[in-house]
Amino acid sequence: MNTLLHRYRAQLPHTYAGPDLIVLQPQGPTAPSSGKVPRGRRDGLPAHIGSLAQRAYWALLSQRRDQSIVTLGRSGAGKTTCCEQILEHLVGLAGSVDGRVSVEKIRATFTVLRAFGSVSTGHSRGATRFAMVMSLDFNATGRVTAAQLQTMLLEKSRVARQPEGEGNFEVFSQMLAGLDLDLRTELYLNQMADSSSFGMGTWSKPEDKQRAAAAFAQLQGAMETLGISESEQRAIWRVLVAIYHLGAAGACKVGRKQFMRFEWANHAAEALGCEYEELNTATFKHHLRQIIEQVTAGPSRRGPEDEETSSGLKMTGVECVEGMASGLYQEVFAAVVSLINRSFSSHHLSMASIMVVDSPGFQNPRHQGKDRAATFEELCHNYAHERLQLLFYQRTFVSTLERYREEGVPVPFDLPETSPGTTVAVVDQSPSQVHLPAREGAEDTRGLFWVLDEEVRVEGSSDAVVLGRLCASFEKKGAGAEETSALRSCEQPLQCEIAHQLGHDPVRYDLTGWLHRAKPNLSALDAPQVLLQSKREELRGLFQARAKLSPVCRAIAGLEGTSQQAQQRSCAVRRTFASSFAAVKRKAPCSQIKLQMDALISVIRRSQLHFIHCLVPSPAVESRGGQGSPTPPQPGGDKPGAGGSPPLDIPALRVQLAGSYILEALRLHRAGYADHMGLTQFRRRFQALDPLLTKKLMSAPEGVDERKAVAELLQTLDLEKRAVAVGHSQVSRASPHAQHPSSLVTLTLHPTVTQVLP
Ligand SMILES: Nc1ncnc2c1ncn2[C@@H]1O[C@H](COP(=O)(O)OP(=O)(O)OP(=O)(O)O)[C@@H](O)[C@H]1O
Repeated sequence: MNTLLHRYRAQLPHTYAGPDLIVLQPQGPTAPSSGKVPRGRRDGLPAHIGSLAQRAYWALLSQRRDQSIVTLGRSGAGKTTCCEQILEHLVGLAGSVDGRVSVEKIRATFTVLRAFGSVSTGHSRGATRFAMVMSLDFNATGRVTAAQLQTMLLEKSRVARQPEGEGNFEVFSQMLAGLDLDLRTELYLNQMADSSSFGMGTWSKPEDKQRAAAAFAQLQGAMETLGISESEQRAIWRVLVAIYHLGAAGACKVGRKQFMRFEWANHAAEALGCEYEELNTATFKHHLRQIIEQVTAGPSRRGPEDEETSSGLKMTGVECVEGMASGLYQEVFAAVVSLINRSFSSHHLSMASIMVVDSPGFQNPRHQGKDRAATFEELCHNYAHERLQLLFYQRTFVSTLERYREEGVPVPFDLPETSPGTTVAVVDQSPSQVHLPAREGAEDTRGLFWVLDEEVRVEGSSDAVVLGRLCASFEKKGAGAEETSALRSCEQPLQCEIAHQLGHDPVRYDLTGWLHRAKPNLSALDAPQVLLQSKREELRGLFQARAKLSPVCRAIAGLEGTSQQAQQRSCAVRRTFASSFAAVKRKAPCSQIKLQMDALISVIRRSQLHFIHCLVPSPAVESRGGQGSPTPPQPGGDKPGAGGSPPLDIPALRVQLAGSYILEALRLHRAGYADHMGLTQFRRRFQALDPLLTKKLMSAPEGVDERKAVAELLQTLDLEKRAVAVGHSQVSRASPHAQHPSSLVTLTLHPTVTQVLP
């Protein structure tokens, strides 16, 4: 089978704690997308994914500790598919207490999330544009009691603006193709706008429209499965249609800030159940609201940030309309997440949870053979991905080596020198942080987000100033600096390259217009109010629950939940935002991106982490789902694989392996001690195997010397000669891989993939 880089063993004991998974996205005849089920499993779940899910499940039961499964990899590598498979497998395996969480509902959730949260790009037809944590709560008997979905980092600006050749959120084309006649007539959709500035409602071929309509029927079915009523669905379609009409209404580019086509703006207002004037005010006349707020607050309560918002950050009419559209979409997305959570919530007591994390993959236009520079949104996705990679680095190397050092267990392994932290710092380093690898002698070492949030408030500042400050902080100059610098300015004006993936996959960014992106969009902030004041009850009802939410947490959806576990997760998120209140108060949108990532990590930080590295095997896979042209064949690329599957792109695989530190992780796993357990826990668990020791300990009047007892126990069990180390407080067992290279090794490599390994 040529589909796996690393095949995991179902036959291993469940206590085995191997290294993380590498998944090479299957392709060709065995791929699920071809409609056939891969060999070996009836449910189509690859054996290694099932094995990892089971390992997490058994660890949860045996240690009563939260577990997290985090997927990493390039966009289009199969992370979302993997997450869905894991969740379905876990629910199928464990069963649910009262059927509140079922495999059908998990499938329905992913159908809904794909519609509302994914777009067509050069990488994939369904590239995810938000990050999510889906948690399954389990009770002490190992059954699922409830589930909770939390989402963040939604690329909401996509509603109004898409990079060339990429699409809007799938749900728009699905709805415009499939909405029933009555609602179409009621919402003025019978006559589609000649030109929609948001690029919605265009299909290149009639088959595309048919496919979109079929997908809409599927989406409605999925919503029904999740218990979303018809009236709730209609409320959702109303907001989406209003966004469509806003796109058609547009804004005047010169003169007064107002809608360009009054008629379409009126349609939008009707869909939302408000007066045209209300929508007009919320979209363009923020100063009126500010004046009212300032008058009611009184002069003493006016802070400097109020002055900032009223003076420096002037918005154009187009930005106002785009902001209103994206604000409405953020709300509707959050409402959908709430409805999903309602369907999964329960009051049953839970013991621990398994959290599955998916985020947009790493993206580089070069992967699609495109010559363009990457956008601000792509930078945000790459940043989020690298934060998760940093977590992998810290857990796999830093914490493990630290534990060995504390325990006095010798392991011949040096901490890898470069870490994803270097490029993460370029983006988010705060002035108060310990200065990471900034340029020597540089005084101002703020990351991009901080620089943008500061410069946006400076009259007359520009993108060039932002780039200049960034280069002054992070660009290394001089001999050999090219290879080690995390940031490099490019020849093209306003462009720079960030050395992502430990320098193996640098991405060129174009900073043109980034300062504008960093402006807090006041229309977007007013969008929730428009929904809450709607005359239509179904709309008010849908958005009422979020009215209580503080504005700072609005970007995160899914903070509701009745179970104790759900409340703890929501608390972790709220705490993160509360701790950085200053940045939030200044309405700094860029710092909020960092905060959202902090929130995600705070939810999973205390759990036991399992990582899955998904790899894109060939350029053909990258172009398969999307519209981008395939990467030209590269030297060293392999011949077509068995079964007519596309050839493996060996150089690209090398880059992905090197950029994820996966080989170093395997080396540490082999050299070190994979399992560890406290001395007392070990003695209690295994002392029954040594009756003499048990007797001795029972008759010992003074307390037990745990270290001595474990040493004796190991001697009796004849384990000492094997790779077992007793530290100060723990006993550690080496990976079976290291002990028995011949019997337990199940590292199965495709013959061509072995060339990747040194
Ligand atoms: N195991 C698989 N076999 C075949 N095709 C797959 C497999 N996994 C995913 N795909 C297909 O590859 C495409 C991308 O998958 P998916 O959306 O899961 O990738 P992703 O890594 O989540 O991408 P992104 O980061 O852009 O969201 C989809 O069209 C999906 O159907």
